Amino acid sequence: MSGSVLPEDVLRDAPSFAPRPFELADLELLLSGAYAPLTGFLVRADLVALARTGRLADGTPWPVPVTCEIPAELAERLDPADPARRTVVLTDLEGAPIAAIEAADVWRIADNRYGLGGPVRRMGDGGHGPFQRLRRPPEEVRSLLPPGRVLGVIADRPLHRPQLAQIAHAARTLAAHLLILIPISGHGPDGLPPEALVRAIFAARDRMPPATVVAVPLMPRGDEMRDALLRSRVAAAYGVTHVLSTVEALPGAGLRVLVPRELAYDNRDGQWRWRDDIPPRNRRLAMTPAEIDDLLDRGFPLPEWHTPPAVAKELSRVRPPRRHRGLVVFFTGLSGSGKSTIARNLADALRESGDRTVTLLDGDVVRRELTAGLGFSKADRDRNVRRIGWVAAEVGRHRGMAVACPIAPYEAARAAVRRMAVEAGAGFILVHVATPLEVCERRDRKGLYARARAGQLRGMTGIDDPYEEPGNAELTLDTTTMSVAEAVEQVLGYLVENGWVEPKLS
Ligand SMILES: Nc1ncnc2c1ncn2[C@@H]1O[C@H](COP(=O)(O)OS(=O)(=O)O)[C@@H](OP(=O)(O)O)[C@H]1O
Ligand SMILES: Nc1ncnc2c1ncn2[C@@H]1O[C@H](COP(=O)(O)OP(=O)(O)O)[C@@H](O)[C@H]1O
Repeated sequence: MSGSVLPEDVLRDAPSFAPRPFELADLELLLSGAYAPLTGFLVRADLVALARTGRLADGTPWPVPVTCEIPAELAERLDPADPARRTVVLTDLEGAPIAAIEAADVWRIADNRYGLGGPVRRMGDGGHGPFQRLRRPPEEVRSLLPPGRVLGVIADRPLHRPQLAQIAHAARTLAAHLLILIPISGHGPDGLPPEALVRAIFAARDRMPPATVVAVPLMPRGDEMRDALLRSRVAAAYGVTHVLSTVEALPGAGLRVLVPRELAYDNRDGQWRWRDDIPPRNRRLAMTPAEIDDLLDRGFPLPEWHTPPAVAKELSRVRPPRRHRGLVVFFTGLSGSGKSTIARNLADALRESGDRTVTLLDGDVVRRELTAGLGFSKADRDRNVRRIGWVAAEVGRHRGMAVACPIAPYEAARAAVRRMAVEAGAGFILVHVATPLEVCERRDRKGLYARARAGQLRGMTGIDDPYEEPGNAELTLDTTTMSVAEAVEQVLGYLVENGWVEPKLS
């Protein structure tokens, strides 16, 4: 990384490329020194050694692959052996340069996917985003820490009283300074957006010993052990000497691990202590994340014995009761199954209540206004459905209700829409209108089935184009013998029963 100063003209002529969000997160950690001793994305020799031995090619222990993928068009322009053709400018998703990578290795992974490995160097002004001031580099943080032990806590969830008591106990026992590392890439395990997690942690600050707080773009990789190892590595780079972790063995991280004891609330004196030291009739166990979410969803305050009021307030702001939250009701089904009819009537009923604004993303209007020019190929249908999902998720982000009713024949596109809604903090209800093809064909409101049967229309869903039945619909309706009013009533009933709308509507 050091020493190789790139000439201006190489940088000017270099191709640029925006890595995916999790690769950008790794890039930031590489640039800040949080991934020391790594100085760039791994090359093949490292990846092979890592898979086989858990070490890089030079023998350094390292827990996870840190890789960057590029498309074939870019790979073909690179030549690691030629100094004029091995630099790529890596940009953020808006196209602003973040770093230059000098390709040391470029290799084919699959059809249009290539790996790019090599050292990275910072360019530009260091990025933007909420709470940027907390994304401090390890070197700066280390220089500010008091001498002696440093207890690291990776706070990927809000801190309630039991966790706060564990932290206070550990810091006191070790006589250590506290360093809180907040992972802020993507949504946390409770679905909290990173800014909300930061606010919730700060809301607990007056219940902690004096602490240094840092935000790190660490993304979980879905393997508890490797994730814990990587977190410990990063914590060590920040100067942590002891880490509070539920994963006991952390070989190679060079840190002491403290496994916190399970605390419970003692109602005799209001203290949190080891659960086995409290008689069963006096003890209340800590709430699980699911129990906490359930209280918030139903609009009940988190109890004070469990959660400091300031933390409870932050959490109820970011996760308001379901009846006040954004919501996407997404109908899927064959043409003629009844989606638009039910959706339209549902939207009317929801508007009557006046609780939230309602946006109806009806098929014809959508294909005229939002997705004009798209046809019915798989790619075009996916684009159509994704755009509908994007708009619906934005409506949900602003706490409105979106009702959409495309055929949406492909599972992957429906899943993408669900993800977008949930990441926007909205609810997502998939309603499968599962009226059988024969019935839809008999209705044939637009004469499309007849034309498809006669061979005059190609690619008609259900005839010669696929419809992937959803396996995860919240609600399934068959309108063969059901009235429109009954169908709408069923959807409303589901929404009321699950707390998404006030009972008065039904
Ligand atoms: N080949 C083919 N297959 C299916 N449907 C067709 C086709 N060509 C036109 N139409 C008419 O377009 C409506 C479906 O559009 P969608 O936007 O809902 O479809 S998709 O979600 O993008 O697959 C659909 O309207 P609905 O009957 O309201 O579902 C059809 O009338
Ligand atoms: N229970 C029901 N729900 C919805 N539509 C029904 C129902 N029973 C009969 N229908 C009729 O079925 C047709 C469905 O058409 P439409 O709503 O345009 O379907 P889609 O949007 O799925 O293509 C309409 O003519 C509607 O009157």
